[in-house]
Amino acid sequence: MMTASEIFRSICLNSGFWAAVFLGLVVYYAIFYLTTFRQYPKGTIPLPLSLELIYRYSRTPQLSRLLASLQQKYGNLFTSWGCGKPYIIVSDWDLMKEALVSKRNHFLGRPQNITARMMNAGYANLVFMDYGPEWEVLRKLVHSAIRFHASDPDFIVIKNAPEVIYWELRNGLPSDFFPALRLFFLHREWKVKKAYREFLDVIQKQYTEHCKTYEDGKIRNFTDAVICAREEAEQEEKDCLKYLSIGNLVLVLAVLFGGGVDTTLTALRWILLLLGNSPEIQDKIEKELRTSIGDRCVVQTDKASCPYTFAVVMETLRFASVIGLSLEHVSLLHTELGGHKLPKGTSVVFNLYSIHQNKEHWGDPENFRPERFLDSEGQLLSHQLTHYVPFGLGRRQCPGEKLAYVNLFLMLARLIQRCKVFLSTGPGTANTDPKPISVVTMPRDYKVFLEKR
Ligand code: HEM
Repeated sequence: MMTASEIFRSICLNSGFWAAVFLGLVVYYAIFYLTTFRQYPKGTIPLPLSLELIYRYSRTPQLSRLLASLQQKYGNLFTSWGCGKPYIIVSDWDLMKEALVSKRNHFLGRPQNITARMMNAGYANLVFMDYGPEWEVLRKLVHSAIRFHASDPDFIVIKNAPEVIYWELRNGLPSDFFPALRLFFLHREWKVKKAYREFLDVIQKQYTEHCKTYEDGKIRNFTDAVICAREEAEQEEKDCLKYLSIGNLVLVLAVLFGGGVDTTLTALRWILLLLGNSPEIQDKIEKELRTSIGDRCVVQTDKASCPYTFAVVMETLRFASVIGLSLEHVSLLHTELGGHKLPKGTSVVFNLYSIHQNKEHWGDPENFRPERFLDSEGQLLSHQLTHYVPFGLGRRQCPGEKLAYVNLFLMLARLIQRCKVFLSTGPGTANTDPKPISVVTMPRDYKVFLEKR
């Protein structure tokens, strides 16, 4: 009788075994090449773990920047293979427009992976679900909630959970790309699940409390707007009521807080860093505010008379690309992009960072220069901007765009009216390399001091 280790040794030393493994791999790759690989645009080599990606990742762990470096090698539309799954990476404005404007209904799906299942939590989370009638109803609800209430104290309560979730998800759970790895990353999945559960519990509690105190038609905040939409649908016996379950409504509130808080806060962190780095920009904002507004508190409608201040917000969103890569889009039908045939179910990711760094369009994209958004009269450029996509494009474009602009403009203007910002290391010394996490592009830690004007 042979022991297990003897059997193992004899297998390892058996050249016939290795020849069979080699032949198996050749056959596997031949079938893979003929059935899958050939269908997609050229790109990285589809090994189970791409050595090229690992090598590059060790140098540039920020995914949008890593993919921008691959763009130089493979072009504006290429395939990045992750554990046998093709991701089409689009790094060009015209191609993004083709996908999301000309073919507006083609790429509206989302991947149904482990993260998506977790975030859907048994209901329908509009960020992680495919386009369809249920998505349309929930998306409309998001827009109406944002329109009703642009500032809500609930925001402050729910700040920490998304930070944990973004940190743990980083470039996506490895098991999303390769489910067999799930066992090794269960602790990360567990941390995300726990933070998300706690986050949903707080929102569920808010929802229940608001239901108790809600008065017909009196909308105090996001939560009331969502309750009101359901009550209206109930009273009018609307068809969409079937999509407005309590579970779905809680998830609508979760995406409003989860999608809105961390992104806006991160943009604010970049604004502070860039202001501390550049006293001249602060002076220009202060002068503009003093001339057009005087001492009174800035309000939303002052945007029109403060083009330079607003241009600082716009340039921050371009310069930092707070969201460097769009969420993953999935083609809902067989289609074409940039002349390449793409089968139904193909994942497409838009590299917003690459588009914001396009040298041909922006000239000096590496410089922080708010004036690029102003015309020769100092007014905000009025024609439709191209190559500027901090909020994505098309039907799945960020619904919080207007709210984010208003909040950032007001925070920046009110800050500069009252304070001067100093970077602890002195002007011109800011490190603008982001932290190596990818869902939201954060600046590295820094200190600023504020001095009252
Ligand atoms: C500076 C602030 C923000 C930035 C840079 C930003 C950027 C983005 C981007 C790039 C997307 C992905 C679009 C795509 O998949 O193609 C997105 C989606 C989304 N954002 Fe924002 N966002 C910001 C603020 C907000 C706010 C304030 C809210 C809500 C209150 C919000 C809610 C959402 C939602 C719900 C989605 C998913 C839309 C869908 O899948 O249909 N975002 N955002």
